[in-house]
Amino acid sequence: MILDLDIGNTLSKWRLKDGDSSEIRSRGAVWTREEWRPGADIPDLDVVEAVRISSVARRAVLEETVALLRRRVGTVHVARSTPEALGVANGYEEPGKLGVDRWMGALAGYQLAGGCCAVDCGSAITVDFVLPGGRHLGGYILPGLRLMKESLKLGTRNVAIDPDSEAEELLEPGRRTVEAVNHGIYMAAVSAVNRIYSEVCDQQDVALPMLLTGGDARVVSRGIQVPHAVWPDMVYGGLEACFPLTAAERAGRLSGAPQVPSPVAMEKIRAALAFSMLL
Ligand SMILES: Nc1ncnc2c1ncn2[C@@H]1O[C@H](COP(=O)(O)OP(=O)(O)O)[C@@H](O)[C@H]1O
Ligand SMILES: CC(C)(COP(=O)(O)O)[C@@H](O)C(=O)NCCC(=O)O
Ligand SMILES: [K+]
Repeated sequence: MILDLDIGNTLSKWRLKDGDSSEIRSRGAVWTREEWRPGADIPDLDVVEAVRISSVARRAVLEETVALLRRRVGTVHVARSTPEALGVANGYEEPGKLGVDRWMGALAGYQLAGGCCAVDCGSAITVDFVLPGGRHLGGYILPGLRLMKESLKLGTRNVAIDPDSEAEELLEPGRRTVEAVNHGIYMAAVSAVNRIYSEVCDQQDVALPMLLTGGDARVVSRGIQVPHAVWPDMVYGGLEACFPLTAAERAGRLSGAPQVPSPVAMEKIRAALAFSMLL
């Protein structure tokens, strides 16, 4: 079995993948701040032959995790942000400073779709762009839905946005504090992503397919106007591409990859941008 780990600022996600069939056998998540303890939702290490890790948590968390795993598992791969990988040139002035989850998402997106806009809706919402030739432009970081809500300190943080909510409802004026806050942060997130996408496609003169991942991807997806696909395993896809272990991975097939969305025509993106600025 292969253990894939995606350690974010909020949740440490894991999945067990069968090395022979490439099927995903189980998944789980634990709070990143909490120690792994028996009884928690953690994988059975006895069946694991190799581990692949993407981590943006504090260095100590990664170091402890790697030390624990090295005692139990033969192969441990830790992903790093590099100046170049798999045909993508990292756009950061200091490539190593790009969050490795963003780098994994950008690499997976490029492998699947060629040029793309990769959006990760987690603790932070990140929006990264890779052009069709493989040039990563850099991106945008904004607070995620939960962080925005917590920063308001209005005592509404325990009432999360229902991931099944309809965008039309979330975009209406709220008539209670919880509603006003939820609708406000939702509006902030989806307008930012819509605007960023149109601006960058306009600047670069290319309509890119958009891919969404992260804990809030489903609900954010409902407020995104352009064609896009949700790919919950996008960060894992980067791990598969960087450290291929199964036959399917070596053949370039990424688990759970969605159908690549066809972007709308550039003229439509420009018209939407002009409209949003009332030009
Ligand atoms: N069951 C859940 N438990 C925790 N967070 C959830 C859950 N469902 C959705 N979320 C949202 O997902 C975010 C965490 O998403 P995730 O992509 O795992 O973040 P990170 O990678 O930063 O740890 C939370 O901040 C919250 O807004
Ligand atoms: C921007 C992030 C905090 C997002 O992390 P997440 O929301 O997935 O937990 C992470 O990618 C990170 O720590 N990046 C380093 C800074 C940068 O990418 O510029
Ligand atoms: K994120």
